[in-house]
Amino acid sequence: MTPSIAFIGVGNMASAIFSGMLANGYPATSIMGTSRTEQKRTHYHDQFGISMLADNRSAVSQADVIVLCVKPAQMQAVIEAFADQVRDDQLFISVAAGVELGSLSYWLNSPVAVVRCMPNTPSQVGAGMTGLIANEHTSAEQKNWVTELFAGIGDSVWVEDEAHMHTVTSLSGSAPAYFFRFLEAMIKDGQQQGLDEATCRKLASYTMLGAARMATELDEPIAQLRKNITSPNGTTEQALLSFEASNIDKIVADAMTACVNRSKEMSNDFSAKKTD
Ligand SMILES: NC(=O)C1=CN([C@@H]2O[C@H](COP(=O)(O)OP(=O)(O)OC[C@H]3O[C@@H](n4cnc5c(N)ncnc54)[C@H](O)[C@@H]3O)[C@@H](O)[C@H]2O)C=CC1
Ligand SMILES: O=C(O)[C@@H]1CCC=N1
Repeated sequence: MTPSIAFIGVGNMASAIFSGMLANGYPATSIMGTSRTEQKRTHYHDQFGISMLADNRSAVSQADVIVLCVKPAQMQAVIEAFADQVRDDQLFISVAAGVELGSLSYWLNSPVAVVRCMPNTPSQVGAGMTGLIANEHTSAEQKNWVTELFAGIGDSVWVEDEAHMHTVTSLSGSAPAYFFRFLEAMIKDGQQQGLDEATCRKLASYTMLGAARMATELDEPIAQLRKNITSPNGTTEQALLSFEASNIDKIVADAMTACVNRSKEMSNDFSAKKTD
């Protein structure tokens, strides 16, 4: 039987996950979401055909799997408001950045299966990449089910050490935004050179997609893929020399370090040990 899934706090990330699931054939009748505002409940129900509830407790009581999708700062209050009704056979999945398994388990106050994940919004188009780690109450069968769930909307990796979730956040959770920022800059420059925005977007976005497909599908070093485009004394070489002059490795490393540092700060700020 298809497990019934409740998304607590439907916004950008929850809708990216369940829209990917729906496109992959997960029945809308087995998906619930919650939102505090009537306007959002109507919007998501009308757009996706899923049940939208105002009451988190009601959603949790009806679900086999509960996906916690509120902001990290809201997680403690949201969990504690339904913790008394948690059943041992339920599976909880949190998408919140920085919120550790230990804190989630502590607030749930029950020996229940908890998976912490770091998804990304490309899940919406079936191209998500999700980092996963489970607590000790999660069975091999539950882990397999979670792997299948995320395989339906992209792919996933399990990490052994929870500290690696900070790195996952900087490599995939936050990273679609880096690539969008890069595209924005390319499109802007293309327009300044005289092409219209739609044409620039098509040229640059399909090129990013093609490069990403080569990086994921071909068994060649990324550096070799780059060299294959870079004719000596040609056009690409000049663009890459310009990146090197701006120290692209440092620009990227600084951004990823800033992302990781914020993730660590959030773990500290939103930990059960700190708040209790
Ligand atoms: N947006 C992204 O690309 C990613 C987000 N995440 C994580 O996903 C979580 C959600 O982020 P977004 O979807 O971007 O935020 P969002 O603000 O779009 O969605 C959160 C939703 O929760 C709702 N909400 C807040 N309190 C609630 C309550 N008591 N009951 C029911 N609903 C409530 C809000 O109204 C909002 O619609 C965060 O914890 C974030 O760290 C993780 C990976 C990527
Ligand atoms: O920016 C954030 O905090 C969330 C987590 C990863 C992507 N968005």
